[in-house]
Amino acid sequence: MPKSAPSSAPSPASTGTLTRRGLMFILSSPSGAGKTTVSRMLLEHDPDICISVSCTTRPPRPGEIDGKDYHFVSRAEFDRMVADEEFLEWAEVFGNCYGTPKAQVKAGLKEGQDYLFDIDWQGTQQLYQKLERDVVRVFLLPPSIDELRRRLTGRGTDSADVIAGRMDRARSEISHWDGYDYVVVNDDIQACFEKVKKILEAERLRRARQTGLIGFVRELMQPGG
Ligand SMILES: Nc1ncnc2c1ncn2[C@@H]1O[C@H](COP(=O)(O)OP(=O)(O)OP(=O)(O)O)[C@@H](O)[C@H]1O
Ligand SMILES: Nc1nc2c(ncn2[C@@H]2O[C@H](COP(=O)(O)O)[C@@H](O)[C@H]2O)c(=O)[nH]1
Repeated sequence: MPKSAPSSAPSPASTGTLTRRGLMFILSSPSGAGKTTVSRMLLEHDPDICISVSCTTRPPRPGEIDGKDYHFVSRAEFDRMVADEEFLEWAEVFGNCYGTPKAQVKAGLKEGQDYLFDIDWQGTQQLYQKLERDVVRVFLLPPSIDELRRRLTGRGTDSADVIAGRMDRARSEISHWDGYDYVVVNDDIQACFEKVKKILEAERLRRARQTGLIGFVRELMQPGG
């Protein structure tokens, strides 16, 4: 029969005590493979993770909302933020600049907030170098190059030139797949989402993250407790 917890040690879950730092859950892929789609599904189904909203100099696509999808900023404003070290990481992608604002994420992690990042491999490397222990890196692959082209075209948000540029970059982006902890092929969207969700759930339970449980475990181990 399993031993129950001593009555003097209420479980951290039941008391709502913080049991770990937040984690940084990164989704990367070649453009069009489906990170935004999977991110939206995660955010919809998991109230305990929130998105890190990036700054970008790219113009908004139809339907994109400033402050929700991105903070759309001018090049001059982006350069100022770089100079003032306001980014945790930043990179130039497809001729535009993208960056992760530092302030909100750093404070939230301390309070146990998990963050989702839809960023490229350059940003992933920078976050890993700075905050290795908090980072979980997931790379999505398309089922084929033809399907990637179909998805970019079918999305209907980019001109033929932009799509051609993104297709040109796809192979070199895929070559960075070995810089990730997990790799998931996004063939069926629901199956892909379920796999990504399981990765997040398992990573939350890593012993090394659950430093807040140390006191609880010590109490459980007290003789005669
Ligand atoms: N498994 C899937 N099967 C079919 N279509 C998909 C699948 N996943 C995503 N899509 C579609 O493919 C298109 C591209 O997806 P999405 O915008 O999520 O890609 P992305 O990786 O975020 O691209 P980008 O890096 O350019 O922002 C969208 O129209 C989306 O609905
Ligand atoms: N290094 C970073 N890359 C980012 C960030 N925000 C988005 N991205 C990546 O840029 C490309 C293009 O995005 P799109 O929205 O213009 O299609 C894609 O790979 C994103 O993941 C960021 O803050 N830093």
